[in-house]
Amino acid sequence: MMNQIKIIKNRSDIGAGTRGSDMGIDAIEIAAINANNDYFTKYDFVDVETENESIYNKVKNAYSKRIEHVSYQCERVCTAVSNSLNEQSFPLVISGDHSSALGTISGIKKAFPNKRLGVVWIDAHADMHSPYTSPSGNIHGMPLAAAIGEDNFESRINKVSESSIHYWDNMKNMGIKGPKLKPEDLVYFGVRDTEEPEDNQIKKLSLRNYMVHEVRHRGLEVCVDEALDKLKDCDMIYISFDVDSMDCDLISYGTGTPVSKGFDEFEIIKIINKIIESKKVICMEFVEVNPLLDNKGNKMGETAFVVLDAVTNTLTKILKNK
Ligand SMILES: NC(=[NH2+])NCCC[C@H](N)C(=O)O
Repeated sequence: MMNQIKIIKNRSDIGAGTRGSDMGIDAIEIAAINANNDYFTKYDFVDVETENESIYNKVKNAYSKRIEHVSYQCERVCTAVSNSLNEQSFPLVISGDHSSALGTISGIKKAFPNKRLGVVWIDAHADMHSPYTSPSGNIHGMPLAAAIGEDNFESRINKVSESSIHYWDNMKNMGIKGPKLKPEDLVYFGVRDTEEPEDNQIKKLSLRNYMVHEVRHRGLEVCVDEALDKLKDCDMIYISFDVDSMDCDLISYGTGTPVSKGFDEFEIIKIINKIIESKKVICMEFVEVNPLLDNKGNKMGETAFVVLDAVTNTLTKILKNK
């Protein structure tokens, strides 16, 4: 029986194009301290070792920057997540950039290779690029493509090096060999900033995206219920929350790739809480707070903490009754 939360602190930012999301965890902790909240003393935690010093190395693979280091880093996250699940605790991962999610998803499948995984990806971005299609070469735009094992070769624009192919293969086979989830077991919330190769994938794979206006127009409850129904054959659900799913004009620019017209924090809390109430959530992750880019002091860290605290309350109740 899974009953306690274990916080996995993964201070890694090498998958992003801008430095500083490695400090996101500390920004969230400082927000908790300043709110007089002892959240971070309540749970057991692990600090994942990082490869952040690789930032001083020359970039070898322009279309998958620092892929060898991102791949090692994901391996560490994979191990931390699967260890936590094997010791019956709930991995609550707080990461820097979103490339980490490939490690997390791989860790879940490593612990439960025979269970069917559903993923709820709350993000402004689809993160469905491969080294063949990425416009930036930043691997935080690629974790889902690695997780579903899709290169999207039809939409390729980049010539990828041998070493890049090698590490990309590593990433696609992390935790267990091959794909970690089926495309139909992925649901997006808030995706609104994609490039053409990703649009092609979304169409080809019929990926479901609940856009902000749809959630507001049809009603949040209706949309989340529908999403849960879509994932009804999944045995376990992972929620990946990128803070850029929130509206940067309303909240703050304290994230690597801010996008306007997103959700507010109350909508995010409601979406996550309702998914947790399905009792299927096995792991959750918060990513992409970058305090160095914040235009409002530590507003993004503070907002992420408000969400974290609120959804942890729901999670604690559910874990108690499991
Ligand atoms: N997790 C994120 N913040 N991803 C941003 C990705 C942005 C863009 N699509 C890229 O691949 O470069």
